[in-house]
Amino acid sequence: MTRVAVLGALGKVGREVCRAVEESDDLELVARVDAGDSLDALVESGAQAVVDFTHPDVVMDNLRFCVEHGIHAVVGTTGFDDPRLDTLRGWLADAPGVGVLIAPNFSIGAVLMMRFAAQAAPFYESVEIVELHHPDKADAPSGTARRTAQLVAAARAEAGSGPVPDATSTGLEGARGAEVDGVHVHAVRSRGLVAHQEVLLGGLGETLTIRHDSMDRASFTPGVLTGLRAIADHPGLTVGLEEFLGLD
Ligand SMILES: NC(=O)C1=CN([C@@H]2O[C@H](COP(=O)(O)OP(=O)(O)OC[C@H]3O[C@@H](n4cnc5c(N)ncnc54)[C@H](OP(=O)(O)O)[C@@H]3O)[C@@H](O)[C@H]2O)C=CC1
Ligand SMILES: O=C(O)C1=N[C@H](C(=O)O)C[C@H](O)C1
Repeated sequence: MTRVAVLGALGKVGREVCRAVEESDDLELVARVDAGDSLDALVESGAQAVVDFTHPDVVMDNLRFCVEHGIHAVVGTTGFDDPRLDTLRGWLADAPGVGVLIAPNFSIGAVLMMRFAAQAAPFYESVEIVELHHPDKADAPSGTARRTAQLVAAARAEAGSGPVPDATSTGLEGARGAEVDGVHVHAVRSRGLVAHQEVLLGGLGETLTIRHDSMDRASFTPGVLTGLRAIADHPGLTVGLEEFLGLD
């Protein structure tokens, strides 16, 4: 049994993760930690691995504590840019044996959507990303959309694709969305939504739309459990659940 603590245990995803860990046969939930609770509970409970679904403003402090105390971490919280990842790598260099998984999206379908989009990208002249989420989300665009744009841009660069065509020379600020590595990303926020994304690819006389929908936050829990079961065997920093799914 791996002893697991959940940070953000009272949150929308944290609650689902606690339930999934409790229902599993090989993981034991030893601590539920939320805002205002001391991180000492992680050590006192003997947690071997932590799951973090908190907030971009606090996740780095949580991770520093975990790494310093030799606790593995499986992280869904968003807000990881290159400087943050470099900081994490620095901490992990001083803690051999500790593993941290940062996954922009733990849903299997979302991981496949990102993979399929990157595969398709070199075949199309145009690509744009539309992500749609609940209005309580702090960050825009979503971590998933940023990651998708990076993967698509890398695939296009490797294939020698040029910039996407766009004749826009005048318009309202924001009308063309945000640009991530040259890929336009649009963020929609609406009550009733959970987490959704479309990747729109366009070529001569055709479009291809790759869409993923998380209708329930339970969609994230199988991926989190996969991460928990694999993390002790993957010391250092891993970015993306796909690294643990055996995708080629
Ligand atoms: N990678 C993935 O697959 C997914 C990632 N996410 C990401 O996970 C994060 C959380 O999402 P969601 O569950 O919807 O958010 P919620 O706001 O519902 O939950 C976050 C919880 O963390 C608590 N919290 C805040 N600060 C701390 C702290 N220092 N220590 C412990 N707990 C704390 C919050 O308390 P309080 O409300 O009192 O501040 C809240 O209970 C977001 O960054 C989101 O984008 C979400 C879904 C999937
Ligand atoms: O805040 C959310 O809800 C989600 N956050 C992650 C993201 O920013 O990509 C994953 C998923 O989209 C749900």
